[in-house]
Parts: sequence; structure tokens; C-alpha cells
Amino acid sequence: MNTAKSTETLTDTPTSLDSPPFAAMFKASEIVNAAAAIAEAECIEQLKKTDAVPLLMNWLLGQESIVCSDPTTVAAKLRKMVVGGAGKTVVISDFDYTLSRFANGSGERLSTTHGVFDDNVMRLKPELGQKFVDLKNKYYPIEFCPKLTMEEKIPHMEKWWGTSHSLIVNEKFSKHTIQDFVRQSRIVFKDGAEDFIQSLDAHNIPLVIFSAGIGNIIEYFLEQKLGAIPRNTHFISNMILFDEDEKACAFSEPLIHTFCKNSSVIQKEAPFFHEINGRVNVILLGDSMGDIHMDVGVERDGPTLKVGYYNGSLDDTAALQHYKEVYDIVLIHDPTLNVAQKIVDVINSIH
Ligand SMILES: Nc1nc2c(ncn2[C@@H]2O[C@H](COP(=O)(O)O)[C@@H](O)[C@H]2O)c(=O)[nH]1
Ligand SMILES: [Mg+2]
Repeated sequence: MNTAKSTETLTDTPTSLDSPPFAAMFKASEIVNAAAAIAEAECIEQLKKTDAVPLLMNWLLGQESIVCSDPTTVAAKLRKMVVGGAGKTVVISDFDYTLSRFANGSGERLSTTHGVFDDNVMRLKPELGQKFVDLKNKYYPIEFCPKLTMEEKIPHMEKWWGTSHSLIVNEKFSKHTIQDFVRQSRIVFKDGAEDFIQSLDAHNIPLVIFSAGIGNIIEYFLEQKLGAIPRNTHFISNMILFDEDEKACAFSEPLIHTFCKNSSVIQKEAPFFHEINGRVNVILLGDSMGDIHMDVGVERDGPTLKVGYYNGSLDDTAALQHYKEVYDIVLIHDPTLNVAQKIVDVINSIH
């Protein structure tokens, strides 16, 4: 559609814009909608000129770590997201082993937010530390067991989270101690994570970190790494509540474990919900099968592009196949945010 033509239509009758028939015909909302349609049409024209999406698809499919079962669907989602631009985009990301690394360069497992207690308490109070480690050794295999259904796993997850949270509350750890634990922890950002988070903030794209981990730990980690929590970053997570002496005294409700990361635990009145209203296009980043419904509950009618980090064994073809079925893009043992950054860069480049 040519903007000039549509302007001619609006002005080719010799009546004043204020005359009743004209004003009745073109209510303000219709004029706004027409302007939005023109802007989108211009963007589609621009998009065709730049071949942004075909070039992006070529780049994506050229990446060694990527597996993409249906490039046509991915390209269609990307086209809508690029046309929609940064203003219609929201990123919903898991934290543990998604924004953080699963293993270091030597293949050693790194820490989850809960794991901050496993590591540090063992050093300070070995007897209590062993309880945290025993819990992980007992329940982590259940979380990823391919033979159990999600329904069979849920009671075990509730027991794991509930028991480890009780250990934290009963020990009355102080906020200061926990901040020190984070400083000494083995949580490591994925390569490029700081730049990714800050580039979202720079382009006013909201980042919702939806974690079944401990939100306070993520906040302290971001503060320590970035100097402050960026304005665009929001949390849906288990939060430690502190008493007047800043001692841990409870955890937020409802409990968020791996298999209930969906609208059932989203507080609709969350203060940031107004900020993501209208953000119809979602980039979802996760590493677990429990992450694939994090976008449910965000009222919108645009596409969700699901990017999944596969940290499992390449010999486990059944697990890998399952990831390929539920994620649009699967990143195999990828320690970076390169793919997500590239997609956001293209979205930002068109408008
Ligand atoms: N070491 C421990 N890990 C735990 C514990 N409880 C949960 N978890 C792990 O956290 C992630 C969930 O976080 P997310 O940000 O990825 O949603 C989950 O995968 C569990 O393995 C614990 O007590 N200790
Ligand atoms: Mg995770």
C-alpha cells in the first residue's frame, strides 16, 4: 500500500476535516487503526527490500549448535516478529541452565540458584550441606527421568522444593549471608547474557525471568554482575521472604516447581503486567520440558518462538527428539545467547 495514495483518498473531497459528515465517518480510532495499518504495510515493504528474514534464517540454519524441525514455521513466526518490531516483543526466559551455563569449559556441572545453598552450606555447616546435596542426588534424576510422566513427577518435585525451602527457613539465613553465597557460587552467565539483557533494556523490550529457582538469588546475581537490575527485567519465581532482622522466614506462595511454570502460578496483578500488555510476540527461552508453557497467561494473539537449550546426551535420541517436537529451535550444548541476540538484533534493525 502506498502512503501517498491513502493520503489522497483522505483529502480528495473538498470538505473540511471538521465538517460533521467527515468527522462522523472517520472516528479517531479508525484514523489510528488506518495509521497503524499504513505503518505495518511500510514495514512489510521495507522487510521485502532488506530480505531480513531469509538472511536471518540462513544464518540460523548455518549455526552448528542449531536443530530446527520446521524452518518454514520458524520463518513465518520471525516475519511476524520482525514486522511487529521491538514494541510488540516480550522475552520470557527461564534462568537456571538457560541464562546461566549448564557446565564450564571442562564439562563440570555448574550451579542452579538452589544449588548456591548446596555448595556454600557444605563449606560452612557440612551436616546441613549434606542434606541439600542428598536432596539433589535423590530428586534431580526423578525430574529428568524419561520413564515417569509429569503427573508422576509432580509430588516428588513438591517434596524436593518444599524440603529444601524448609531447610533454608529453619536455618534463618540472613540476606547478607545469602548475598555472599551468590558471590562465591558457581552460577555462571552464558556467554553474551549480560549484553543480551542490557540490549533488551536499551530497546525497551521487557524481559520476564520465569524461574522455578530462587528469585532473590537471581536478583543478587544480576546486581553483582550488571551493577543493577535493568528496568525492563521482571521476575516470576520463588522468593525468600525476610523478617525485620533480614532473616529468611518464609517463601512466597504459590510454590513454582519445574512442572507448574504456567499461568496457574502467575499473579495477574503483577506490577509489570501493564508493561507487557500488547506485546503480542513472545521469544521464549528454556532448557527444560517444563519451560514450554511459560508464555501461557500472557494475553496475546501473536506467535511464540520457542528456543530450547538441550543439555542432555547426544546419545539420548528420544530426549532430543522430544525437544525437537516442543521447541521451534533447539540449541545443542550451546553455552551462548548468540541465537537469541541475533533474532533480537534483526527485530530491532527494521524499525
Ligand atoms: N541443587 C538444587 N537444584 C534444585 C533444587 N530445587 C530445584 N532445583 C533445580 O532448579 C531448577 C529450576 O530452576 P529453573 O530456573 O530452571 O526453572 C530445576 O531444574 C531443578 O533441577 C534444590 O533444592 N537443589
Ligand atoms: Mg532451567
